[in-house]
Amino acid sequence: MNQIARALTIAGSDSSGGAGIQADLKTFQELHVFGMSAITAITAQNTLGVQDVLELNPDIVAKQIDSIVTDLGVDAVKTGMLASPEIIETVAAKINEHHLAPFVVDPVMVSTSGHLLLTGDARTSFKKWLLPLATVITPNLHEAEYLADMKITNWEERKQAAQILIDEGAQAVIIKGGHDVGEKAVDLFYDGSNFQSFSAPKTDTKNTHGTGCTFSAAIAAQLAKGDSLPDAIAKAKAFVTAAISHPLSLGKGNGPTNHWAYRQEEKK
Ligand SMILES: Nc1ncnc2c1ncn2[C@@H]1O[C@H](COP(=O)(O)OP(=O)(O)OP(=O)(O)O)[C@@H](O)[C@H]1O
Ligand SMILES: Cc1ncc(COP(=O)(O)O)c(N)n1
Repeated sequence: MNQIARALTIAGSDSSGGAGIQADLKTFQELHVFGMSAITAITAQNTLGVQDVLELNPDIVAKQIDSIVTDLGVDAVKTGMLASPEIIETVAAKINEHHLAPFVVDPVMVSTSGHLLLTGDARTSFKKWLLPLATVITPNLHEAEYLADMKITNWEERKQAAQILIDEGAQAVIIKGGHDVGEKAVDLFYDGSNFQSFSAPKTDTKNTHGTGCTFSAAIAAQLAKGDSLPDAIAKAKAFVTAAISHPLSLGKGNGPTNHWAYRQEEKK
């Protein structure tokens, strides 16, 4: 048994530190997990939007994963912004080759500010390469609609979309409700047998940049430490809820969440 759990994020760099690799590593650190990264793209980004994207060559993405796996080892992995179908295919090949698991897939496609973070036919690439490998996939409502190819207007349709994603090969799915109306932020979990909802009070804030990255990174961190999937999700939900409800108010647009908040709440 290793002394410390190790988690790997394969994602894009967010220069503003609120989402992407930066949010993932901050989350790993706060949850006492050793964080490592394979960067897929560099974004010039702030709270107002994404100013530019430089997609990296799939070869250097593969080499980063090889370097980490062949030396330090990985207890859990998550993906975020994968930028292109070629990078998706490369990452899937490496996950397979190195038998990397548990594997959390955050199907990042568009930034909060509306910028496209994935080129090409995302639906086909995700279904072909990533869903069959996923321990859990964490779409928001828009991503679930897109991947399941259906409209989600109520709880029943959310369940149907979850079933479609399981039928496509994911072991489990959590459809996040951050973009839903209502007093609560309710996420629907389904593992092919049981549905479970994870709910927390909704904070009225525009500072939600990186909530999805933070949530999926927290799930990966807890899985790296050996939690069951429902336990990992419950802890991740508490972590992201604390991060959203203790604002930092940085930047002029959609600001980042507060990764220290969970630690501060734990001390109370
Ligand atoms: N205003 C809020 N108050 C409380 N919880 C929230 C709020 N917004 C989102 N959440 C929670 O944060 C997590 C991430 O959900 P969300 O739907 O925002 O994902 P996302 O759209 O992928 O995030 P991102 O903004 O990074 O793209 C979920 O657990 C969701 O319920
Ligand atoms: C590098 C990178 N990865 C992910 C997101 C999604 O986060 P959000 O939807 O909050 O903008 C992002 N903006 N940038």
